[in-house]
Amino acid sequence: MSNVGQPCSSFVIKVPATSANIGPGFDVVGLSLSLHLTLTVTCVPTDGSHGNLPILEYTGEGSDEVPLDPYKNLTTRVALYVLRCHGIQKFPTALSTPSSDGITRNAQLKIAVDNEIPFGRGLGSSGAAVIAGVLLGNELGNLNLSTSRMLDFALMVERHPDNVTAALVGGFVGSYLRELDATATEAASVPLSEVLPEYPPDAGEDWGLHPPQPPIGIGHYVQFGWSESIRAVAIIPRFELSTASARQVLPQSYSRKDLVFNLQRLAVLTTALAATPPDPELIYEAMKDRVHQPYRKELIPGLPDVTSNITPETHPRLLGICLSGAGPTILALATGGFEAIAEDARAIFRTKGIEVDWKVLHVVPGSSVQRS
Ligand SMILES: Nc1ncnc2c1ncn2[C@@H]1O[C@H](COP(=O)(O)OP(=O)(O)O)[C@@H](O)[C@H]1O
Ligand SMILES: N[C@@H](CCOP(=O)(O)O)C(=O)O
Repeated sequence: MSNVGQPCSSFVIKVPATSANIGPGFDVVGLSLSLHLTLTVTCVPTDGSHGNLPILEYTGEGSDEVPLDPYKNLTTRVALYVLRCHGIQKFPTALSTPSSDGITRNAQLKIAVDNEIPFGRGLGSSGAAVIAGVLLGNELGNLNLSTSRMLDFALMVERHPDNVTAALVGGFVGSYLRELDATATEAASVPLSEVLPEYPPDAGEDWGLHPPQPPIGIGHYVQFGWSESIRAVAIIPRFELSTASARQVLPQSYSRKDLVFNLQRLAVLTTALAATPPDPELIYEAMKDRVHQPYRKELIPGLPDVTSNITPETHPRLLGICLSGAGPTILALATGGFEAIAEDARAIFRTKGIEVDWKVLHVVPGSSVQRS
């Protein structure tokens, strides 16, 4: 068992929001968008009050509800999982290092988080937190993990690849999970409570020296083209819907008719969104879905009204409209007329008693780590 100490070094991790599915691509496609989760990791003089644990500070979306205990916070728990898989059992402590005046002082890690991604709205907040955790573990442990290996770790936690892949690599991305052999399937289906135990063990309890290692090469992806002219209008209802509960309403099996409906549209959509100029007639129809949206409408009053009443006929520069991720956010892809699209969606939601906020977003690169 080892615990890493390291000289003070600062770095910034930036992870984008994502919109998964884009209509027919349930659990397959994702888009990285211009809202970010940012972690600024520094060393600060210690006053001893946090023991050897990193100090976690948080501003922005979710700051009133996110746990600041590193053993409970999703990002730091993921980082610890990555570290433990590499034989590092505890959060690194910053070593005492001599400063310019020659005096050696104790220092500890401070992780200042600033979050622009609203929780539970279908904009990939949990996927971003998981990717931030994998990147944090990789940096703190000096692990030099490849992108593919980092994706493996993320997929042990967030088991659908669409958000995490787009958050990690950026752009408009399609992904699949490799069919695993029996041993690897078993390794990948370990309960999350074992991958991410919430608390440190009581003294003497087995901390689990051998946490479940991800099989190698779980996720595979391709980045599609994306027309520069397209913006994403996110119409964000002021209520949270957890992805877990929005997955529970989905059926276990589908008719061949509905599967073919989605496959036909997805095949067209992945190329149509790269064309310049993008063709609204093709895209509007290609963003329809029969696999998840019809089942989620009970959870999101107004969903069918918004998607069927806001069309390229009523809003000329609209390309297509869908549920963002598991919802409740609606994503409209458009080349202009953003305000009219959003305000008309707002008026429809209001008839159902739902207030919304909206933002015009663009597609951004994937996650980055900047060292200083
Ligand atoms: N930056 C973050 N730090 C810690 N936990 C987070 C963060 N972002 C999201 N989460 C956790 O993920 C939950 C939301 O996940 P989920 O239901 O999948 O919705 P979303 O569509 O936003 O990903 C939050 O309630 C919170 O518990
Ligand atoms: N394919 C998943 C995507 C969930 O995305 P999120 O942003 O809502 O977490 C699903 O539709 O369940």
